[in-house]
Amino acid sequence: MANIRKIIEEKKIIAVLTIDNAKDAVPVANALKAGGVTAIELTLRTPAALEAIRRIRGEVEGVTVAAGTVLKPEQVKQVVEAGADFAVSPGINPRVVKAAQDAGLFFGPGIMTPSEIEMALELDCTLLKFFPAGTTGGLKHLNAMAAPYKHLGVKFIPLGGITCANVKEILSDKLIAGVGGSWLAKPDVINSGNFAEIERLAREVTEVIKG
Ligand SMILES: O=C[C@H](O)COP(=O)(O)O
Ligand SMILES: CC(=O)C(=O)O
Repeated sequence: MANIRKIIEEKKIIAVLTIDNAKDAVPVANALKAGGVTAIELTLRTPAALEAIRRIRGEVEGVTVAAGTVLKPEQVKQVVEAGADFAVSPGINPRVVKAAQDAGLFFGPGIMTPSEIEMALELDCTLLKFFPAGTTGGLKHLNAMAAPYKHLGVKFIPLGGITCANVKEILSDKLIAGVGGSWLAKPDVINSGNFAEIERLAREVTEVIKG
C-alpha cells in the first residue's frame, strides 16, 4: 500500500468532486493537475463516481485518486475495483473501516468528537477527516479536542468551509496533514464545462500555498 499519509502531506490539497457525468472526470482532473492540484476525491454521491475514478485512474498520470462518501462495506470492493488509491467517509463506521483494511485499502474515516477519535484509534486509523470543520469550531476546536491524542501521532484532513482565504492558516497547523474542499470544482462549474475556471482556481490555491 502506498504511503497515503505522506502523499497527502506532500500534496496538501484534495479537490473534492461530486460529478454528475463521468465524461467530465478526465477534463476536470487534467484542469486540476494543470493548476497544480494532483489529489482528487470522487464522492460516491452520484452514480457516475465509480466510472469517474476508473477514467481518471486510467487516463491521467500523476494524480492520486480517492473515493469519498464510502458509507457501506460493499462499496469498498467497488472502489478498489475502480482503482481508488484510498478512501474516506464523512463519519466513522467500523464495518466500513474493517472492510477497507481487509481489502488493503487505506481508509481515513471522518470524526468530529473525542469519542469518534478514540473509535478511529481503536481501529488503527491515525489519519482522520475532520468534518464538518468550518461549522464545528475550526482549528481552535480541533486543537482543543485533539490535545489528549497528539502523542499518538494522529493527523487530520479538515473538510467543510475550506477556501483559498483560510487554507494557508489551516495548513500551517501541526495537526493538519492536508485539506479537502469542493470550492475548486463545484458541480455547476463542472456541468457547464468551464474547465478553465477549475484550472484557474487550482493555480490560485497552489500559488497561495507556495507564497
Ligand atoms: O461534503 C463535503 C463538502 O462538500 C466539502 O465541504 P465544502 O463544500 O465546504 O468544501
Ligand atoms: C465529507 C467526506 O469526507 C466524504 O463525503 O467522504
